[in-house]
Amino acid sequence: SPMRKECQSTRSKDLAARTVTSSATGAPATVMDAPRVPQVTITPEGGGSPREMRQEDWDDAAEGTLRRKLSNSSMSSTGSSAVESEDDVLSDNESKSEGIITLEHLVDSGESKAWWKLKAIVHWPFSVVQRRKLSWVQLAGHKGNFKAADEGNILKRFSENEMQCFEKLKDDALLPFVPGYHGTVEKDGESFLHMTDLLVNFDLPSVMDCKMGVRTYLEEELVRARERPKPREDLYKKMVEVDGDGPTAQEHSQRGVTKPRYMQWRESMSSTNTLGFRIEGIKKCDGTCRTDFKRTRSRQDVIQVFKDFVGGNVNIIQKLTCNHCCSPWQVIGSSLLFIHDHTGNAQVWIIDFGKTTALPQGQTLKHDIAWQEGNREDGYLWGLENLIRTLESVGNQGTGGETFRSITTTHNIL
Ligand SMILES: Nc1ncnc2c1ncn2[C@@H]1O[C@H](COP(=O)(O)OP(=O)(O)OP(=O)(O)O)[C@@H](O)[C@H]1O
Ligand SMILES: O=P(O)(O)O[C@@H]1[C@H](O)[C@H](O)[C@@H](OP(=O)(O)O)[C@H](OP(=O)(O)O)[C@H]1O
Repeated sequence: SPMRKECQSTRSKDLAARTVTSSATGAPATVMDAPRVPQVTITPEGGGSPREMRQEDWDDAAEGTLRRKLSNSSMSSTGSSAVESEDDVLSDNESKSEGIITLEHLVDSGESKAWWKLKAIVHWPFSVVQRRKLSWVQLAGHKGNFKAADEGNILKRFSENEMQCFEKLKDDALLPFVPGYHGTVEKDGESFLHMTDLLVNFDLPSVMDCKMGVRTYLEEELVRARERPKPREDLYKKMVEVDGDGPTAQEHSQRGVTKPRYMQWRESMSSTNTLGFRIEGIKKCDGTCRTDFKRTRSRQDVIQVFKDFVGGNVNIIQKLTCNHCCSPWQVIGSSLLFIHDHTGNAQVWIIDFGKTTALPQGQTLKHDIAWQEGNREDGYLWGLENLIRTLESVGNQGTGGETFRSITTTHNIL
């Protein structure tokens, strides 16, 4: 069937947050942190505790039997990325992933595990197609939002807003830069967007997700939070995990923060406010995976992470540095997905239109001026420019210090 389920390595941001806590022991999670050691685990069908993948599983995987064994899991209901459900509160239970193979972060427990991983992925005798299937990764976003589809495609949990964006993009200059969209699909009573798997033409790709823009929430969310302040304990916990001093005294006493408050804090801790984009996650070709970039804010730290991502390969940078234009929409929470591999193949794609909306007729955004509540500016082009400067700095092996546009003097966002 074209809807065969074989989602491979997916991971969750909730898990990432928990990992940050357990490993950081209160210290800031910067690019200097000890590397996280990923581990491939199997979540048994129908739930239960995930266990580490053993040699026989890899053998099964190589023969294709693991996929068949694990192919009956079903997707849990999450998906609050849609505009229409932005007030959803995800409890652990609601966001439980039933992904069949999960690439998780574990606290670094020594060289040997890192080596094991490297050997398993790179040197075990998998064909290119098998390696591709075992190394699919979800670097950001909501747990369980993706499923494998027919060869070369994936399914993303349906969002009315994102579907409308894909439909409108069919006649837009941006079309060559977004994943191919093949309509909606019904599966087990749920709806999905059927789209191209951007990793399919790569062999053991390195992948990086950068969330674009100076703002990652909708103005409507602010208004709603003012009208109906809804403190959330899960967001409070995520905040405390990164910075115990993050919550105010009142937030500490109520053990809750509102969604916009959390989003604004998240933006100010990372480079969203200062550079107009932030790094969400990176998976490298050796299988290691990190999403602990919540405090990666300075341009020096960002450049360092980018350098590590391309492994000093300037050719990759040249392929990734190309100027995109932007259509006059409000582009919120969208990412650029960077992919490269050892063959020299390198691409960058625009993904995630869950909060991208067309403006009322006649209204346009400049995309590179300060956001003030009411003007709907998203800072997309400003962030893109800084992102390109970052790539250029890495390509030139420089620091890039002088070339960045300063948001405080030019944009006065904060
Ligand atoms: N077309 C694609 N091909 C390959 N990988 C993809 C594709 N789309 C998304 N991904 C992977 O899934 C991750 C999450 O994607 P996306 O941002 O669309 O999800 P989301 O759940 O809407 O996220 P958010 O909660 O941030 O809005 C990306 O970081 C990337 O690793
Ligand atoms: O990256 P973090 O620190 O994990 O924080 C999440 C991130 O900002 C997501 O963009 C947001 O989902 P949306 O973009 O869909 O709003 C999510 O809200 P949620 O908890 O309401 O899903 C946040 O929890």
